[in-house]
Amino acid sequence: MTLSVQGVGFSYGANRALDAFSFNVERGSFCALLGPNGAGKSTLFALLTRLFTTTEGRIAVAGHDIATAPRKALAEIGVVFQQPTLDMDLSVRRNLTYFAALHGLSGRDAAERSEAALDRAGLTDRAETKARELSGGQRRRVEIARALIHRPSVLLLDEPTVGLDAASRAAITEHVHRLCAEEGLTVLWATHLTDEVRPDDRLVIVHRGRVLADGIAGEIAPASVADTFLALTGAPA
Ligand SMILES: Nc1ncnc2c1ncn2[C@@H]1O[C@H](COP(=O)(O)OP(=O)(O)OP(=O)(O)O)[C@@H](O)[C@H]1O
Repeated sequence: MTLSVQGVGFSYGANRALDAFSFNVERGSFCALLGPNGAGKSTLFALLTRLFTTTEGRIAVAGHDIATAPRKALAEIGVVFQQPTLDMDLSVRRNLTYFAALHGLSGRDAAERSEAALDRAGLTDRAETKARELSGGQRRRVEIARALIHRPSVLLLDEPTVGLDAASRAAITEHVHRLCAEEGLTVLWATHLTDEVRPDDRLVIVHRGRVLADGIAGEIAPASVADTFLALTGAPA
């Protein structure tokens, strides 16, 4: 199991954000974490990235417990946050090499990995372009490439298509599915948009801090993900 979340709970004062929250994601799976606003997705991401401390339940990444072996667990995680985090005044290439250096890679390794990441993202011809001049979809691609530069086995994305037009949304969704299928990357994709879920995806539906359904999307939502989501959560997608 590449990602394991078992019995995790979290409260903001009296507000219970996550309760007995459990699911596992196998290596190479694309798992959509689908929930309306306030379901607890961002709170889970904060626990997965150790922004918050897990005091109830257990989270393990590639077999490493995030509480007792945090460095090993975090080394296996790449993250794309909801808010864009590129340096807009740096070129695409510099954004990547800078991040690689932060991970302790030597200048040569950082350069090599950045070139490979640019190639994989289809952005080699934009390497010297400032992030500010890219489209929203291209920026997200750079963020994904950057999140993978230390070669993690798990990629976490928190609502990665927010603010993108329909074509860019579809392209990013396709790009990440391909990374899963071709490179064995394990993906956790948080979203409130049912049309981003494909029938073969693993689907975990969350609402008010609890897991309401968990399985292969085409099996737990045979008619449509939107119908199942609405029936379970009462929230239109
Ligand atoms: N800093 C905070 N203080 C108090 N309550 C919070 C805080 N952050 C989140 N919450 C509450 O915790 C619950 C889960 O919120 P969370 O942000 O994790 O959900 P979400 O699914 O990520 O939604 P969104 O997509 O809107 O971010 C909600 O009831 C929310 O109001």
